[in-house]
Amino acid sequence: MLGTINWYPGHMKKTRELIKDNLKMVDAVIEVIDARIPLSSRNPIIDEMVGGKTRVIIMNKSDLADEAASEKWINYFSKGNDKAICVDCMSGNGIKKLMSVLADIQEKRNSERSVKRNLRLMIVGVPNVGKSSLINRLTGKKSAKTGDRPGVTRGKQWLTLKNGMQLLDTPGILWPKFEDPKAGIDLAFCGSIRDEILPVEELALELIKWLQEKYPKLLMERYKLDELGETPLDSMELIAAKRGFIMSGKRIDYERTARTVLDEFRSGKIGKITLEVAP
Ligand SMILES: Nc1nc2c(ncn2[C@@H]2O[C@H](COP(=O)(O)OP(=O)(O)OP(=O)(O)O)[C@@H](O)[C@H]2O)c(=O)[nH]1
Repeated sequence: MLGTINWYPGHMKKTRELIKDNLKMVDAVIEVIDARIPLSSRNPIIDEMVGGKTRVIIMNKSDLADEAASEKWINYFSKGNDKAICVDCMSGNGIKKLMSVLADIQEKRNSERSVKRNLRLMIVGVPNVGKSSLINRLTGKKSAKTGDRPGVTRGKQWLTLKNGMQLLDTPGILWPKFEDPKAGIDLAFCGSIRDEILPVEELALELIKWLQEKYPKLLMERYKLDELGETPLDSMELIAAKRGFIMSGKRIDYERTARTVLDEFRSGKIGKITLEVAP
């Protein structure tokens, strides 16, 4: 989780240098993002860092995202050398497609070089997007450690994928977009930032406000509401009443309601929802 890494300027500089160093050793980069928040879950300087390297953008957690929206994002990201794919590391959906894309990249590389070899890859992404889950999927092992700290230099170790390709064993953990408050809120909605950054009730109200505008039907269905409230707070109170989150003296348990809405959004119970629309 974001809160476990202290990103200070020196740390960011070190991470950037480490990733630049690692980039020299690989043919292509796998950038993992969260399909529900494709822009907010991207590192602000990733394009600059990756430069002209071939890149595969993994829209992970696609099981939680709106399929129509994901389709548009795939088109948006698939430009030039970049290729975007929807993946769900929980079920393994999309992994076959990824393997076939990687095979194409390897074939292209080998057709252009005299020395043929298996592709070398690295995985990068902000915390909690599913980098370790993807490594485990690609290697077919439970080998990736979660919570690796960035900026720690150690010997390079390669994992061999099921198809023979080589993957750096440590994912490049990048910092998210601190300077963009919307990105912070999106990451908080998705559970990738500590809830303490915003009061949980305020965060849930923001989410309800957004859902009320964009996915009103899903919100009503989930909480069995005949209609939504006039304001997000009214809707929150209707949800609390439906769930019986009422304390003594008929006081509404706002905190419990807020946590419930956030948890149910994060686990996909409200529905397949994408928070950002492709430009
Ligand atoms: N629903 C869903 N959850 C996923 C998916 N991939 C990963 N997760 C969950 O997302 C959380 C983060 O996954 P990790 O693989 O630890 O992510 P990471 O990018 O390695 O995280 P850091 O170590 O913090 O950098 C875990 O709770 C996973 O179970 C997915 O495709 N769908």
